[in-house]
Amino acid sequence: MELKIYTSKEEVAKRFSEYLVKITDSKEEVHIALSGGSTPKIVFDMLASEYGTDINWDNVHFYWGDERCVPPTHEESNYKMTLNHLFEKISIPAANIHRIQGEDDPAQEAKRYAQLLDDKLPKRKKTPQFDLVILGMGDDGHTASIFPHEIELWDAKANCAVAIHPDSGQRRITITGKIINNAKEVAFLVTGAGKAEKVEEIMKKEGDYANYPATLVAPTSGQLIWFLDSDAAKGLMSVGD
Ligand SMILES: O=C(O)C(O)[C@@H](O)[C@H](O)[C@H](O)COP(=O)(O)O
Repeated sequence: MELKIYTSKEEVAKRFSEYLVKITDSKEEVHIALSGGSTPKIVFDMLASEYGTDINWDNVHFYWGDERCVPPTHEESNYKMTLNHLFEKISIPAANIHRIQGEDDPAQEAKRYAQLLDDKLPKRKKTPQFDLVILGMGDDGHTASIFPHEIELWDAKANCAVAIHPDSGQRRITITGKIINNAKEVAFLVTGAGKAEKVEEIMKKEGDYANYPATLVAPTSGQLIWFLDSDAAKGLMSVGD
């Protein structure tokens, strides 16, 4: 596991964009799972401008690690956020965009998307393997849409599951632990003081860390990088002491 700590959210987004450009370099086809959240939004803006100019978008396939069960035109749709901040501004084949259909029946869509991952992605140990899974972490330690109250979804046998947001009751579709931990690279984008407590507990293995889905992210044969800003990392001064 690698920890990268930068001075601001913008700096995190810049460095992560550079890292993503490297991943998309020198490969025929690259399969990336996107996340919702505030830092990815800045990353998409950067990739839509100067940071993305060297990317051959024909080779890049985008998927989502999670989606809210809303239509693609809804303000809360992760697809819509990416459409508005990235896809509308670059030239990428429509066939490279594999969205979760949040408008459909959640259980059926979770099945359809699980099958789509099986069909489209290369396999490692018979399980679909992303080149990169981008994750955020909520203030409660959730990641993708696996929340602490449903942490058992992490170990689901299926590639995807239907989750429920603990406060709003909104349904979500999420990829599960077997897909996340099978990726070649997993990158957390975590910024802001609201994340500091959970980041500290997870890194130091303290408090309630075992009950946070983000703790379970540990790619079996891949690499894990946490991109943090100094606000999110403020409790880590003593890590390694
Ligand atoms: O669609 C979503 O809600 C997510 O994919 C979710 O897991 C998100 O990444 C975190 O809640 C962090 O979000 P922020 O970066 O906005 O704090």
